[in-house]
Amino acid sequence: MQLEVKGLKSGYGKVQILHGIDLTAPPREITAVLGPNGAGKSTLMKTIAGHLPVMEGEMRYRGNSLVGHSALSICKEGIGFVPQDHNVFSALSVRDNLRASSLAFEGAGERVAEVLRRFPILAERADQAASTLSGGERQTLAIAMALVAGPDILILDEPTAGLAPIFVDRIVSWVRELAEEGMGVVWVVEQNPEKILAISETAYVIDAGRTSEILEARSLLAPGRLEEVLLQVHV
Ligand SMILES: Nc1ncnc2c1ncn2[C@@H]1O[C@H](COP(=O)(O)OP(=O)(O)OP(=O)(O)O)[C@@H](O)[C@H]1O
Repeated sequence: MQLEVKGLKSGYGKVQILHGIDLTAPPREITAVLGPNGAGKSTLMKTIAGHLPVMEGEMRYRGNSLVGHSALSICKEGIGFVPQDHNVFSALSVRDNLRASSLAFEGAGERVAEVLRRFPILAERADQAASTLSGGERQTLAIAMALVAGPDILILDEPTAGLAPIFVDRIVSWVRELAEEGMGVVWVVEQNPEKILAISETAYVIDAGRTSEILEARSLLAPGRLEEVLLQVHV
């Protein structure tokens, strides 16, 4: 069951940012989303997750339209979202962040223990306030919080921004594991494109709020190809 977005338009209040996005995210695959700064990648992720209203177009999952659904209801449909910033409760402990994320979802309480097993670096810090975590640990917690709801599709808005290489590698390998287990992943890629494109199937290039290219992700690993595609988008 894939997530399908067609002709999606959205923005902030009256300011339209997305002018027609097409994107498909199948299960068991990592789908990369690339584009220049300000192209609308974060706006697209926020719209899919129900944080911004759809102005026009369609988003469908499991045969249902998600248009007009609240963020909570989209989460309950099986689409988890890890925003780029402000994605943990700093004052709460790691465990309480996970518990808080589980409250709205049936059976999610048991998943708190499950995600702590999956991420030993969080289990070791379960009673520590999230404000004391390193950038990589915090980002791991944000991903774990999304997993507590038991999503089938996980939307990651540039989860490796500014992280030390060891954490980039860990997050890449955890996300690959999740996809191998069946999850569909949409990954906004800005930094470390080589590492993420190497494990992705399809790459969507977004420019000025439109899907400008749909490519085989690994084709962008050829020398100079990624730069060429990203530079071409504004001509
Ligand atoms: N809350 C907001 N209100 C109004 N405009 C916004 C808001 N957030 C973002 N924008 C505008 O929407 C456009 C797209 O921003 P968005 O963050 O989606 O781009 P992006 O492709 O994710 O960029 P980046 O790579 O810089 O994160 C930008 O022009 C930005 O200024």
